[in-house]
Amino acid sequence: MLSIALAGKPNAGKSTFYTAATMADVDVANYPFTTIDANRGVSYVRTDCPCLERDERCNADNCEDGKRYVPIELLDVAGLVPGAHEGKGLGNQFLDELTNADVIVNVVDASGGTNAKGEPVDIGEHDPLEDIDFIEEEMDLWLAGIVDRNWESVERKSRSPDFDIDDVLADMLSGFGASPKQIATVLRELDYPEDPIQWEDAHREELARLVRERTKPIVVAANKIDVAPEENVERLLELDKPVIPTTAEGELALRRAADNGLVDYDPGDETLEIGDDVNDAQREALEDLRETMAEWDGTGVQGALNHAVYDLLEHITAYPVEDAAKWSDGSGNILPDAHLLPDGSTPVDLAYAVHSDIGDGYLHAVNAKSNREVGENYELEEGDVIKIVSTN
Ligand SMILES: Nc1nc2c(ncn2[C@@H]2O[C@H](COP(=O)(O)OP(=O)(O)OP(=O)(O)O)[C@@H](O)[C@H]2O)c(=O)[nH]1
Repeated sequence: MLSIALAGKPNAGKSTFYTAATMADVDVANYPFTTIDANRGVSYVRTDCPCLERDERCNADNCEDGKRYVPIELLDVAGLVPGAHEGKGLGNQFLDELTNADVIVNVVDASGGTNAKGEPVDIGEHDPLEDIDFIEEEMDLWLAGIVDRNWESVERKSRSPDFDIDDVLADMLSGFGASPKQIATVLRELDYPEDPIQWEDAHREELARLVRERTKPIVVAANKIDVAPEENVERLLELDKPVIPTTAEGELALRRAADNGLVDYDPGDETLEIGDDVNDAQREALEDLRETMAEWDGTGVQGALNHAVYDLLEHITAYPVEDAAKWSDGSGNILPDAHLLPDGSTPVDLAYAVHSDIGDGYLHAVNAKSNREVGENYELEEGDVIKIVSTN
C-alpha cells in the first residue's frame, strides 16, 4: 500500500490531521488495518468511481454514491524540529520513519501561531514561510550524513575491476526507498568525478539532495486556515511548491458531526449540509466552517492526500473485475477492488498487483468499458475497469 507521512513542527496540527484522516466510518471500520498502531493507520484518497458511468451505483464498501475511497497508509511522524539530523528533539528516529514513506505532507501552521521551535505564540507572530524548507533541509543533511558515513566503503569497492557506481549507490540508498532507476537518473543530473576518492562533501550533499527530491516529494498543508490571516495563506500559495490550504480541526469536527448524524458530509466534499438536530452553538460553528470551506474549496485534508498520490506520485486508479459485462467479481460484487498504480502501468502490472504469484500465467486483458481486448503495453487510465484473463 502507498504510504504518506505527515511531518512538520510540533503543534502544526499533524495529530489532528491524522486523527481526522484515519477516522473510520461505519463502512470502513472492518478494514483489517484501520489502526495499525498509534502513528500508523489507514486513510483514503478519493476519486470518481467508474460506477458513475452506469445507471446504478456500485455496492463496493468504499464507494459512497460514486465517491470512491481507495486505501493508503498514513504515518504520523511526530514533531520534527530544526537540528533533528544532529539528534535535536527526537531527531533521527523521526527521520528514519520518513524513509518508509512514498510521499510527505508537510503540515505547517499557516496562522503563524507556532514559533520556530513549535511552541504556541500569538497568531500572526511567526512567519510560516520560515517553516517550509526546514524539513527538506533536515532530510538532505541527514541523508548526506548517511552517504558520508558509507563513503569509505564506496572507495574500497571502487578498487574492484567490475566497480559500477550506479550499482553501489543503488545498493546503499535502497533503504531510503530509492530505486536503481532513480539513482541512474540522479547520476545523470549530477556532475561528479569518476573516482570516488575525488568526491568532495559538496558532491555527496548534492547527491543526497537529488535523491531526496526524487524519492520523497513533498506537499505543504497550509493548516489552520480557519484562523490564519488570509495574507499568510496567499503568500504560501504563491510559493513555487505544491501547497494545499487545510483545516485539520475543521475536518475532524465534520467527520465527528457526520458520524453523529448532525451533518451531511463526505470527506473531500467542498461543502456540508447542516441537519436539523444541531443546537445554536453547533449551527454557528458549522456555518463558520462552511464559509472557510467556500473560500478554500473544502477543508483541504482530502485534497492534500489526493494531491500527494495523484499529482506528486502520479498514480492512477484501476479496477480489476472478473465479469467484463457486469463489472463484478465471481460472486457478483460490482467493482469490489480499486488499485493505485503508477502512471504508465499496464494490465500486466495490474495483474501482478492483484495476484503477486501470477508468474507467466497472464494471458490477456479486456477493457470492460469498451469491451475490447487490450495489449500488454496498453497504458492504464484513471478509472479503467479491466478483466484479466490468466491461466490461474
Ligand atoms: N484553529 C485550528 N487549530 C488547529 C487546527 N489543526 C490543529 N489545531 C490545533 O493545534 C494544536 C496542535 O495540534 P496537534 O494536532 O496536536 O499538533 P501536532 O503537530 O500533532 O503536534 P505534536 O504532536 O506536538 O507534534 C491543537 O490545539 C489543535 O487543536 C486547525 O485546522 N485549526
